[in-house]
Amino acid sequence: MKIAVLGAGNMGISFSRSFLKYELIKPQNLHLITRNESKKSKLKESFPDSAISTFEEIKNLEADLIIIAVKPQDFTFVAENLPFKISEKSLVLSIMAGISIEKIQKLLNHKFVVRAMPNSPTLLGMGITGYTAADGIYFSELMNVERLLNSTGRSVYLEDESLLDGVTALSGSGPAYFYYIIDAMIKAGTEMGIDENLSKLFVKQTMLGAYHLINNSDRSLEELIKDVASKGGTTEAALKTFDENQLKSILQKGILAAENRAKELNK
Ligand SMILES: NC(=O)C1=CN([C@@H]2O[C@H](COP(=O)(O)OP(=O)(O)OC[C@H]3O[C@@H](n4cnc5c(N)ncnc54)[C@H](OP(=O)(O)O)[C@@H]3O)[C@@H](O)[C@H]2O)C=CC1
Ligand SMILES: O=C(O)[C@@H]1CCC=N1
Repeated sequence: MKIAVLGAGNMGISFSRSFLKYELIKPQNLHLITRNESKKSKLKESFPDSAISTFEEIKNLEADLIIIAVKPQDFTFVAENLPFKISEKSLVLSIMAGISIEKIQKLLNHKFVVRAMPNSPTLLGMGITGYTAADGIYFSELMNVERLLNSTGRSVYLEDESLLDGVTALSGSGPAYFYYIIDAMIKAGTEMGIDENLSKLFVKQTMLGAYHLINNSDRSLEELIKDVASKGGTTEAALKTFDENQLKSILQKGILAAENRAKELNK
């Protein structure tokens, strides 16, 4: 299988690394496409045996799978200025936020499109990707795509494409929310006089331990919270302040704003 990655940025590179790491493709069968000539030498260092080109350089693209990993805002330019023809037999896999299968099909004039939403822990093979596909794609082809996605973590097929905007808001953007909360906790630590490095250690280990407790306990989140929050104690004081300031509802609003932005990106 030959794979071309159109947009060798963070995600394009993460995906490429995972495919090579699990030997799902040979380096010679990977083609990375970048926008700037200046990025080529750095890419060549990381992918010495793969083809590296700029967008304009390509005349002919031989690829069974073309991964579209440019920003959604760059997609119209890419589609309107495509310097090569997409073979009828190729499959297109888009990881762009928001852009619908219908829009991709129309702009690329190509039927066989799979739309996926991964997240940044793909870099470690610990991502999660929601995906869906246009009609007419063979099951075996879809399973090939799923095998590739699974090299970056877990994947979940969704029948209903409209849910992908929610997946984008939840798990696509999700790592950033997590870092945001961790950052707030670390800063609270330093405000209380704890050295930043120690504050980071306390917070990161707390998140790790708490994550494993969620995963290894049959207690609900509410029960797990109750286990920590002693009556009249410190946790209760924190939770009371969160509730009074509607933190949960603010977080939920933010996530819905992300979903809404995904929909706007398709306009
Ligand atoms: N970051 C994330 O956590 C996630 C991102 N996504 C989606 O993945 C996609 C890529 O995101 P991300 O990797 O973060 O973004 P990056 O900006 O890191 O990568 C996009 C790459 O596309 C390149 N590019 C732009 N135009 C062209 C072109 N005409 N030809 C070739 N390459 C081009 C950019 O080049 P240049 O460097 O010159 O700008 C850049 O390297 C987005 O659509 C995003 O919605 C999905 C899930 C998670
Ligand atoms: O913020 C974004 O638009 C992309 C999609 C999900 C994560 N990053």
